[in-house]
Amino acid sequence: MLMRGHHIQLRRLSRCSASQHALLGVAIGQYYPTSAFKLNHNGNGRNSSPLKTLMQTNHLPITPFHNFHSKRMGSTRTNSATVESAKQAAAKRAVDGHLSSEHRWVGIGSGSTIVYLVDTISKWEKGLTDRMKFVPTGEQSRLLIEAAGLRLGSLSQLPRDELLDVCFDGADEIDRDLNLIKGGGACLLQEKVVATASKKFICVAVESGADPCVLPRKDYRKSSDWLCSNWRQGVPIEVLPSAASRVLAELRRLGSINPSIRQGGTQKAGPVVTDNSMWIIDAPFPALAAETGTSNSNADPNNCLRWTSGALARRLIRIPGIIETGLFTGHDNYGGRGGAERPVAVYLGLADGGVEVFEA
Ligand SMILES: O=C[C@H](O)[C@H](O)[C@H](O)COP(=O)(O)O
Repeated sequence: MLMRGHHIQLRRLSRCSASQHALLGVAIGQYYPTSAFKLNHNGNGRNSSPLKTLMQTNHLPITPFHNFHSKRMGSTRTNSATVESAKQAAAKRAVDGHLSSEHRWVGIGSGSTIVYLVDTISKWEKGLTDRMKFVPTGEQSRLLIEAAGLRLGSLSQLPRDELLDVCFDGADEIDRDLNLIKGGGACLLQEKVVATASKKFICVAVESGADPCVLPRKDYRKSSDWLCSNWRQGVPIEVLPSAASRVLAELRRLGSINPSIRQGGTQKAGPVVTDNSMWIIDAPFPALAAETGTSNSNADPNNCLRWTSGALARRLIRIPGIIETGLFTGHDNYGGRGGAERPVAVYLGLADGGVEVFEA
């Protein structure tokens, strides 16, 4: 378990009691929060939530991440509801804590937790959100933004030398220094571009997740002392398809155990193709030491030393054919000047309905 009191870089900020968060209903299917299917009566000028709109949009055959996950994991309705409730609670706390009416540019990440984040924002007064532009990190978030009736923006529209005010995104694993593994849903390149173009990056996740590449699906904890210790399927790496075999060979040389090209499984024949028309390689490594602390900083796999998350990220990106990796390491914020891959805060939804908040 990561992030206990003696880790000086982290401060546990707050935790809500379970009673403060009502569990979501699962009246319509097991994959959607009941609230998402109610017409929006909060007077913000919108007719429905983004989740409902997505379901009603016949020409867009979308399978939200949590739909895909839940279908395959065979979890009970109670567990599913608890996880979804935790995502909603974490998303709400993150928006309350870091989205301001003064903001004009907001990055929106990918994944199942982000669905709740967009849903939360869509409940703000339309007059406020109409002054903002929301920059997606891929097709899923673009569709969510549009379905929510929020204004779609792009990085190319940003005034010169300006940054997004804030970026929200999920994660697959979070270490005690708030380094992340991302890309479990094949989104990482645009996520990194948007995160590093933001003044601050806020991560939203739940403590319990389901590993999509392990069948039968197994619950795992997203927080850990070291990356790759709980997220065992490997570091997601976006690669040029024609370079994939060379990249696999190089990954093995660097100590990855059985790296493989991610397959679409029952959802798609052949490799998963990203929003950028690339492939994803999942590269398992022994647990990565944190970048800071007493661990070695320049691991040599031939001597069985462990990579640090930062050293591995820097080494991987030098391999020709690798477009980007799902390791989000290094600085958390350059004094608001952008360039940061690591979040300044993580909102972690818990099974008991509470939310733990950690700051770098
Ligand atoms: O590729 C997907 C993204 O990196 C997601 O942010 C990450 O996988 C977490 O997704 P979820 O919120 O569904 O656990």
